[in-house]
This record gives sequence, C-alpha cells and structure tokens, in this order.
Amino acid sequence: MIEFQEVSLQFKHFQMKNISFTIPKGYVIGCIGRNGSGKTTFIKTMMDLYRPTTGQVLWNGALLDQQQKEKIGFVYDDFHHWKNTKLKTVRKLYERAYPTWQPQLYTQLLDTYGLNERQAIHQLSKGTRMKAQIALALAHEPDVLIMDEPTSGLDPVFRRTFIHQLRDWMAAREDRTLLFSTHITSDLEQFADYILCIDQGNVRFFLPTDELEERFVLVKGPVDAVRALNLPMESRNNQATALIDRTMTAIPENLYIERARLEDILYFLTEVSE
Ligand SMILES: Nc1ncnc2c1ncn2[C@@H]1O[C@H](COP(=O)(O)OP(=O)(O)OP(=O)(O)O)[C@@H](O)[C@H]1O
Repeated sequence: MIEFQEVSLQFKHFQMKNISFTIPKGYVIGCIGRNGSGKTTFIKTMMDLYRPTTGQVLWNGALLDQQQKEKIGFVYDDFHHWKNTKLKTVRKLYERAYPTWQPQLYTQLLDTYGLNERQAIHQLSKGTRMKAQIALALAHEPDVLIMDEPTSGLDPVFRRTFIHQLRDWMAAREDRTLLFSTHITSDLEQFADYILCIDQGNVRFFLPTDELEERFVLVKGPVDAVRALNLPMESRNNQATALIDRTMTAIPENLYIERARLEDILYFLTEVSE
C-alpha cells in the first residue's frame, strides 16, 4: 500500500498541491496524463527521489527505507548516466545491492530479450536500454514494480510480449503490485485494474478500470443536440461528440451512445475542457 498524504511539491514552473490518495497492494495501476502533466514527478516523489515540500509518501505505513527499496523494481530512463559502463558491471552492482537477486532468471531474461552483457550502455539503442533495465528490475524478484513509460521505446512485437510477461508476473503472486505510466492507453484497457490520471500536477481521477467503463460514454449526434448538454465537445460536418459522466449527466434519448476508450476519456477531460 502506497499512501500520498497531503503531498505538495513546488518547482519553478510546476506544482503538485495537497495530493492525498492510496494505491492498494496487489493490483495493476496504469498512470496516464498528457506531456508535462506530472507523471514522472509523481513516480519520483513516490520513490523518494523528489522530497515533497509538505506532506509525505508512506509505504505500508512507513517512509521508504532501504529494506523496502530492495523490494521494489524501478524502471525509468536514467541509464544514459552509465555511459561507458558495460551491462555486466551494472549487473554486478545489482547483484550486490539486492539480496534476492536470481542469477538464473536474469540469464533467462537476457536470452529472451536478446541482450549482450559485453555491450556498454551507450552502445545500446533506446529500446534495448529499456529492455536491460526491465531485466535488471525483474531479476531481483521485487514485490512492487514501478515503471516510468517502459514501453515507449519498445517495438510493437516486443511490447506485446512484454505485456504478456507482466500479466504472468502479476499472476504468479497475489501480493504483487505493478504501477506503470504510459501514453499507449490501449495497453491498459484490458490489463490495468486501476487508472491514475494526472493532470497539471493533480490527480484527475484514480478509479477502477471497470468503473471508468461504466461511468463514461461518448454521445454523438447533431451539433445542436450535443451542444445542449453544455459539455466540452468536438464537432465535424455538423456532427458532434461529447463525453458523458453518467453519474453527473443523464443520456439524452436523441443521441447515439458509443463506448469511451481510455484515450477518449483523457482527451475530453484534459484537452477539450481547457
Ligand atoms: N527537477 C525538476 N526541476 C524543475 N522542474 C521540473 C523537474 N522535474 C520536472 N519538472 C517539471 O515538472 C513538470 C512535469 O514534468 P514530468 O516529467 O513529471 O511530466 P510527465 O507527465 O512525466 O511528462 P511526459 O509525458 O512528457 O514524460 C514539467 O513542467 C517539468 O518541466
């Protein structure tokens, strides 16, 4: 369980203000939001890489300590700092840092991902660097896996394999938690239990995926009929589309209903409403 308790954080041009919410244990949480909305900042605050100006983040009721850190697999694109270091050297550091390191599992992951330990980090392509980080994070058998845009540099074939692998990873143990941010919202629709939507440094919503599907629908019809809803809408050739939150607005009988994908929800809540 990861608790944000009244967390505020101030950068020169960005702030998170008084954020409180709890990420339950044992679920897949997908984190979405537009560029610069604060996903990485949230993740880094969670991982104690950024200290909140006020408030705190608690892991199972306590501040993040070394013992807890060893149980977290953390993937984010900081590998370029290693430059000339060979993957083998990085692996040795991980072996030392994580008492639960599984050499066989790591070798298996290297094979599956087609990685070569003799290569220096700067010689790896963006996607391969990400694969190496994923292999390192999985090989110490973490309880919690936190990944910042792990799929952004992955080719579609490997991305699909990777999502299957994450499903298997979650299914292997009930108490595992997976949180990852992504712009590929379709990856989350069938997979995530919860969606965390970050918008301008705030939690726009944190809801179970099933509830989102039930709650939000697209309505389509003539511009005047959709405009009457007084909601943000998108129009083309006298036809318009709006997003309805069924808990707030009844669906008019004269409009068509369509399933709202996660991308539609993000679009209408954070772009059209601006
Ligand atoms: N160390 C920092 N110092 C100052 N400002 C920062 C720092 N880190 C992030 N920011 C600012 O915080 C805001 C949110 O950035 P963040 O990287 O968290 O967004 P994001 O949602 O992950 O974006 P993207 O989808 O583009 O990766 C941006 O305006 C960014 O410039």
